[in-house]
Amino acid sequence: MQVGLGTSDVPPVKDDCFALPEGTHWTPVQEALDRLKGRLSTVVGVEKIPLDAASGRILALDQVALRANPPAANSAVDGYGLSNSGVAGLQEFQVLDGRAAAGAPYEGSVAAGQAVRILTGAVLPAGVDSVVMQEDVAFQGGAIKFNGPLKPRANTRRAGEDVDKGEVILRAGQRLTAPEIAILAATGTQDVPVFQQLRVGVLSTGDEIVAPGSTQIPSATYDANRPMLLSLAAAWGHVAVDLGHVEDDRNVLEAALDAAASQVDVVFTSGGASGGDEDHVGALLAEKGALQTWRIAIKPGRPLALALWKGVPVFGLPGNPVAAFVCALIFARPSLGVLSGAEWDVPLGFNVPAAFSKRKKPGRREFLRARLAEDGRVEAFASEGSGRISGLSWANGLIELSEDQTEINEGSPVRFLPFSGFGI
Ligand SMILES: Nc1nc2c(c(=O)[nH]1)N[C@H]1C(S)=C(S)[C@@H](COP(=O)(O)OP(=O)(O)OC[C@H]3O[C@@H](n4cnc5c(N)ncnc54)[C@H](O)[C@@H]3O)O[C@H]1N2
Ligand code: MOO
Repeated sequence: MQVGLGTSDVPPVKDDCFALPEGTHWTPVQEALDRLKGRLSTVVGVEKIPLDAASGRILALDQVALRANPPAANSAVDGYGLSNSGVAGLQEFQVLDGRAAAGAPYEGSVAAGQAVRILTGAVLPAGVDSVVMQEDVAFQGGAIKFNGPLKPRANTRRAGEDVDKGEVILRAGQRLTAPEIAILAATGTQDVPVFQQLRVGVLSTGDEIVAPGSTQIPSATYDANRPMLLSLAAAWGHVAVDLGHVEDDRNVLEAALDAAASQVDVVFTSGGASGGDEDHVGALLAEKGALQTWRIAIKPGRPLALALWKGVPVFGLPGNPVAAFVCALIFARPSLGVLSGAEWDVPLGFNVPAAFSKRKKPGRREFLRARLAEDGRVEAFASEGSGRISGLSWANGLIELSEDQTEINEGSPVRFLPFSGFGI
C-alpha cells in the first residue's frame, strides 16, 4: 500500500513515449522553420575562385553572360549551307570548293544558287541562312539536289538564341552544380564570386559515447552521430569540422562550446537535449546560450535545442541517431543553406500511395523512414524506434505526415521526400 501521495498527484503512466506531455508548449514544425528562416542570414564572406574549383559553391553575385551563347549563327548539322529560297520541289545548288567547319570558318561568300559544305558548329558563311542535311541531298557532278521547300533558317542556330551577352544567367544564392558550371563556362566566366564555405562543427556528448570499435563494454555506445553529421555537412558543401566528444560535464561542455565558437560558423551537438539528469546541452544552452526553441511537435526529434553560443548558432540535436538525422535534414539543412549564402530550400516532395497502414496521434508532424518501391508505392520501415539506425540505409527518403493526419490506409496518398532532395 502506498502512503503519502494520493493518486491525483501522480501523472497517469503513458506507454507511448512519444505522447506529447501536457503543460509544455510544443512548437509546431512550421513555426520552428519560419522562426529559423526569419532570423538567420548569411554569415560568411565572399571570395573569387576559378570556375573549375567552384563546383558545389554558392554564388555570391548575380552573373551575366560575358558573351552570347552561341556567339555567332552556326550550323546545327553536317550538310550544305545555302541561301534558302523557300521554294518547293526539286532544288539544285552548285557546291563551292572549300568548307566551313567548327573553328575553321569559310571565308568566302555564298551566292544564290550556290552551296558550301558545312559541318556542325561551323559559323554560317556570308550568304548562308539555312543548311540542308547531308542525308537529304543527292550529290552529283559537283552539285546537290534536294526536295524543297526548306524551312526558313533550317538547321541553323541563331546568335544568342540561348542567352544574349549581358543577360542575367544565374542569381546570387544559387548553388553551382554541373548545369550552372556549364552556362558560366559557355559564356566565358573564368573566375566566379562565391561565398566562403561555412564551417560546421560537430560535437558529440554523453558519458557512454566512445569511438566505434574502441571497446566491447555493453554500456558503451559507439559514436554514430558524429560521423553521420560530419558526412551530412560535407555532402551539403560545407567544411565539416570534427569537434570530438565531451562527457556529461557542464564545465567541459561549456569550454568545448567556447572553443567551437572561435573555430566554426555553426555547431551541431548531439545528445543531452531532452532534460534528463545528465542532459546538459539543453540546460546549458537555456542558461547561457540564448535558447530559442527546444520542444518541437515532431517525431522523431522533439528535444531540439536551437540556440546562439557567443553569436554562433548551435543546433542541439537529439541523441537518438534517427532523431538527430531527421532534425538535421528538416531544420539544419535549410538553415545551413541560409548561413552559407543560399536561399532557404524547401525539400522536394510529392504524393505517392502508401504501401502500409498506420494510425497516428494528431498535433505533431511525423517523419518515417521510407522506401519508394518500383511500383510507385512507398513503404515505411517496420520500426519507428529512433535508435534503429539500420532503417536509415534501408530507406531512400522520408514520409512526412502532417499534424492533422491520423489514419493512413494502404493506397492513401502520403508525402514522400526523397533523400536526393535533401542533397544526400
Ligand atoms: N522522460 C523522458 N525521456 C526521454 C524523452 C522525454 O521526453 N522524456 N525524450 C526521448 C526522446 S524523443 C529522445 S530523442 C531522447 C533524446 O535525448 P537526448 O538528446 O537528451 O539524448 P541522450 O539521452 O543523450 O541520448 C539518447 C540516446 O541516443 C544515444 N546517443 C547519444 N549520442 C549518440 C551518438 N553520438 N551516437 C550514437 N548514439 C548516441 C544515447 O546513448 C541514448 O541511447 O530522449 C528520450 N528520453
Ligand atoms: O523523438 Mo526522439 O527524438 O525519439 O528520437
